[in-house]
Amino acid sequence: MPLGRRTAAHIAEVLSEALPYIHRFVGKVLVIKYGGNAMETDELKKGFARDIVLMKAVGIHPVVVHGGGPQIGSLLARLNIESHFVEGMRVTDSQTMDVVEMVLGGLVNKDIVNLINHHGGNAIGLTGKDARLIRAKKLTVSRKTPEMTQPEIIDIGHVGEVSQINSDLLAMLVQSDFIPVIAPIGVGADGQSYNINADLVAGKVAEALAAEKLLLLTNTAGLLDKNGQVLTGLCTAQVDELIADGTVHGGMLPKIRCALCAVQGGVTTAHIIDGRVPHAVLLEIFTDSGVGTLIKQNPA
Ligand SMILES: Nc1ncnc2c1ncn2[C@@H]1O[C@H](COP(=O)(O)OP(=O)(O)O)[C@@H](O)[C@H]1O
Ligand SMILES: CC(=O)N[C@@H](CCC(=O)OP(=O)(O)O)C(=O)O
Repeated sequence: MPLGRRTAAHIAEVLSEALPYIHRFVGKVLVIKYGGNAMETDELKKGFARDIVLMKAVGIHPVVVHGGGPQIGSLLARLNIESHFVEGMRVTDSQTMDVVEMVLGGLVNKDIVNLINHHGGNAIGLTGKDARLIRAKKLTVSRKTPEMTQPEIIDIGHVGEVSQINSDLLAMLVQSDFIPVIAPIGVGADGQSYNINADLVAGKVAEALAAEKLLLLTNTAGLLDKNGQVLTGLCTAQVDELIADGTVHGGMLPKIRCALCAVQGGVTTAHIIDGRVPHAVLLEIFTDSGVGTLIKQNPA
């Protein structure tokens, strides 16, 4: 349907205001981690898909890494399998791994791909097994409480950490105008599947692509201090303190750790933003103040 005069004039006005912000990011890669908690409603998912399509249309290169923790949890519950977490990571036995792979690689990945394509994008869904995009190895988790003299090693099953990202494949897709949508399933040297926290995958993808920004969409207004206030800006040195004093715990732990690694690994800035806010991604990149928590390398 052709646009009316008023709509066309409005679009021209908005675009000319947005141009300085768009120019800043044209040709740059932005890695967006879309957490399962930010997929709660169809409206939010639709808004997210439209933002991604718009970014690509103006010459920015979005790469999406998605989670789906709540979606995995609800299928496990329907199958009467309990969920357990250690340091924000799901304890994953063989049976749970099957469910994780089905939900992330099947339902959630294809839902996001379909939505982006429905809104005019050219998304392609991948798990870490496709072209061995995410090579992984078993993650070792150690935990130490003040009462313990030695840290204890905890086996959490088929949970992995990233050993290598196939950045050539991603670069090729990005340059060919595809929007990669990545499910955080890794593949081991022996072909074994690994369940990897989506934040960790997003951080490694951002590093491998030397992304301009890593945006982590979640269900809080950002990283909160002990009084529940958003910490708007943090440098890497402050993050260790917040972990040590317990301000950061649970699902925020892998998020902040991966943001830290990403900026130390060359990503310009990482942002923890509120995915429950409509068009959170555009608000972050197209406004001066941004939203949520910004993490950058320590000042020189
Ligand atoms: N300091 C903190 N600031 C904000 N959230 C925190 C903090 N510490 C722990 N959290 C918890 O981390 C959760 C976000 O992690 P998670 O549930 O894994 O989200 P996602 O699905 O988006 O990855 C928040 O909902 C909150 O319960
Ligand atoms: C090892 C581990 O915890 N894997 C996560 C993978 C999904 C994820 O990270 O989803 P969110 O981003 O929505 O939390 C899980 O099984 O829940």
